[in-house]
Amino acid sequence: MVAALRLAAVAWDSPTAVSASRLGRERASLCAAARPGGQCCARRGLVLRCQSGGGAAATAATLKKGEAADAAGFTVVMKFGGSSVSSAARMREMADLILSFPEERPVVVLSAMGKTTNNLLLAGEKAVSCGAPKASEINELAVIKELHLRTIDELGLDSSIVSGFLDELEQLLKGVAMMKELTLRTRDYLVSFGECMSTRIFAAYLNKLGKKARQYDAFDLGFITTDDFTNADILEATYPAVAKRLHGDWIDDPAIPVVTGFLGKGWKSCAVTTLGRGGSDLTATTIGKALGLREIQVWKDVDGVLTCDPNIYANAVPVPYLTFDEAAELAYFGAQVLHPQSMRPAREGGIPVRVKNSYNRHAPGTVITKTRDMRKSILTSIVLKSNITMLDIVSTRMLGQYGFLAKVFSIFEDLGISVDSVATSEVSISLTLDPSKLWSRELIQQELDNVVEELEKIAVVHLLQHRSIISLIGNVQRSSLILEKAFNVLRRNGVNVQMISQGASKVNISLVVNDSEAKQCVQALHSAFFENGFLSEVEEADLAQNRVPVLVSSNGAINGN
Ligand SMILES: Nc1ncnc2c1ncn2[C@@H]1O[C@H](COP(=O)(O)OP(=O)(O)O)[C@@H](O)[C@H]1O
Ligand SMILES: N[C@@H](CC(=O)OP(=O)(O)O)C(=O)O
Repeated sequence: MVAALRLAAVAWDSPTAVSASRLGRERASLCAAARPGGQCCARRGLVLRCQSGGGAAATAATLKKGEAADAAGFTVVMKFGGSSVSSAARMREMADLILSFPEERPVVVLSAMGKTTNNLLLAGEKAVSCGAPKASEINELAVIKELHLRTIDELGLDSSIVSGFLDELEQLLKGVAMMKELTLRTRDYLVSFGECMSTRIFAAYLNKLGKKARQYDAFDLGFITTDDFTNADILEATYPAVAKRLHGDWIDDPAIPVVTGFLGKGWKSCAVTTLGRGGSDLTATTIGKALGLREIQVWKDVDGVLTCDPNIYANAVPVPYLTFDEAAELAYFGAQVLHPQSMRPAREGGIPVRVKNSYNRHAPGTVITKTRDMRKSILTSIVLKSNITMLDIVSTRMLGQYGFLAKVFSIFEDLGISVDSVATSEVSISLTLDPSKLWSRELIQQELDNVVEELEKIAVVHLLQHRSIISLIGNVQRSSLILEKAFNVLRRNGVNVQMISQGASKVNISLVVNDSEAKQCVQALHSAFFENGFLSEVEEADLAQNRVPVLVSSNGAINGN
């Protein structure tokens, strides 16, 4: 038993488990799973079995909008987040919700149940230091087992649906405990258990209700990604592979597809990858584009995208319409409601995204499209990203010295550190560093020290921590008005803005303030822009000045009157 575990533990992290000669074949056959009726890859161990000879099957082009709906009957993607499938009761409601739209032919995408992903990550971290004999006793493992077995029981399903996964999960934690390390690759494999179980339970439940459903693991369905474990990018080959497989299976045997969100298969490693936290949104929009669907629905626990994070300010209200640019900027600058990359496939495919509340299905939600009527739009939403690091970099060379900016950015490139916002003059730069990119790695302080050490060769550097970026997502045509109002509010609240950044055609103005002042600033800005008749005041002023508004997209492109 111990010997078997040890062998498995080596195989989990050993790229050599895939023979060198197989690699070339794998590259050609990454989309093998796209074959209609193709068997699922074996899912034992970190390296997925890659089938050979399937490359040709993936050559079909991505379906044009509406094509799949005609051929295979799919009309929408319905993605349900962790809160929407957190218990048997919630799963029943979601099944009822799907069935209450009989005119829709959905592809269903699910996240892991409730807090399962967090629990899996915590269990993995504990396993690193608890010692192999204690791995079975990790509290989070017990919580995960209890939740899934109870859900199965309450839905009247057979426990064999998840028992194999729960056993394998325990073995995996024992392996981690023996190895005393949890690599990014193992972490992805570990968290994949969440989505693999939730989708199997839900598909079995739909079948029990008499609504034929078929479960898919995204890594077998054709989701091909980069090998950036924990933060993988979807590769182009995914679209035709996914379209071909879903379409082919539907033609052979129609059934509602229930797909694991968040997961993919690394194109070189053939191992399970994940798309970054909240990545099921990206799974949904990728399927929407691949199948050319009418709409992508992401069902959350809030009434759509709100004017700010409701956890920061309870007076936040839904934003009825957004453009892809606004939504992407909002997500990138920290609004947890959408995955930062998720708008890209929807924008490329021209497919509207609707953010809906699974607790309040009749609320209209937020519709995200390429353009929208911006005539009455000033500020759309306020986003807060806390605990960021800011760097003030002042050149030690003479004014007029060229190449300073290039040198600074090449240092960040060399060290693989991502920059969020930038404000520059000829001899100085202020910039903020992306905390999620930095904090997810281990050598945080050492990395910052390296940056400062390198930059100090050409500049005087001040490292400022515990800062927040407040992003004002709004109508670029009204940026002076937004700035005037925002600075008035901040001045009245005695807040000093330490950096400001706005791109020429961007929908976002970023302000950097101290962490300690940030929440209060968001609340004050929210009440000034959204709660005190500001929009009507501006409308009246516009009318008085006889200003004729034009119809523009949020990035300033004029679309007509
Ligand atoms: N601007 C915002 N609009 C709506 N929700 C937001 C916003 N900013 C942060 N959130 C948070 O995002 C949560 C929804 O996203 P998420 O937890 O990923 O949903 P799910 O797990 O259901 O996909 C909300 O419960 C809310 O707390
Ligand atoms: N379960 C994953 C993926 C995901 O998208 O989750 P959610 O839809 O609940 O944000 C996570 O927690 O990150």
